[in-house]
Amino acid sequence: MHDAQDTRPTSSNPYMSDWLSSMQTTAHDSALLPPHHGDCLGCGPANQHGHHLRARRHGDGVVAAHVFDGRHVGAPGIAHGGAVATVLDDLFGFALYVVGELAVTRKLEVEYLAPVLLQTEYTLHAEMLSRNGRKLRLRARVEDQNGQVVATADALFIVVGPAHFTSRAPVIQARR
Ligand SMILES: CCCCCCCC/C=C\CCCCCCCC(=O)SCCNC(=O)CCNC(=O)[C@H](O)C(C)(C)COP(=O)(O)OP(=O)(O)OC[C@H]1O[C@@H](n2cnc3c(N)ncnc32)[C@H](O)[C@@H]1OP(=O)(O)O
Repeated sequence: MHDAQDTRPTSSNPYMSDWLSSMQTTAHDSALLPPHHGDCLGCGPANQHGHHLRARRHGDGVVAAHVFDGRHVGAPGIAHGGAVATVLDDLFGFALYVVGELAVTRKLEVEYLAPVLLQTEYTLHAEMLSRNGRKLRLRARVEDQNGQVVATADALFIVVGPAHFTSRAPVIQARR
């Protein structure tokens, strides 16, 4: 049983209400998109362990310039594959602003085509390829400064309703 149609009010939980309101973004082209929330591992400015990803709308997709640093090291000098996957997953989260749906990752497949180097700027792109009911197919790529694609990701996101998040809100609040 899914909760995509659940529109129960969230006003009993101010933190969740504020957060869900912030998702109602209709960004114009090139607009910097808001972080999912302050503590988000991918983009939250308050998360000291996070990636602080900043993404902009670009046509029907999103684009970001990103640098991995020493906190994300796997093999010496190379970003950990899990760190790259985290950033790509979060980039898909930004693409949802353009799609205009609340959705969560059901499946994420990353291809690591070449090492992603630390302290090196990459350009990341993501867009939705297709939609079938609640199923959103999204694709992303990571390019180096020469335009070489060093990683790609394909994802299946499933549209959910606010209740998907509100029913777990106490856990989020307890950490703040
Ligand atoms: C104006 C509004 C603007 C809004 C903008 C919003 C932006 C921000 C939005 C959100 C912020 C979040 C921040 C982003 C961060 C990055 C993303 C993350 O890290 S998300 C966290 C990690 N993911 C989870 O925690 C999910 C855990 N999984 C679940 O909770 C459930 O599995 C869920 C809700 C995803 C689906 O569960 P079910 O029970 O509702 O649905 P079932 O029936 O299992 O699957 C739905 C459909 O998908 C198909 N399906 C499932 N798996 C499939 C697969 N592997 N391949 C193909 N189809 C598959 C099924 O066959 C079904 O299809 P059929 O509807 O019947 O046609």
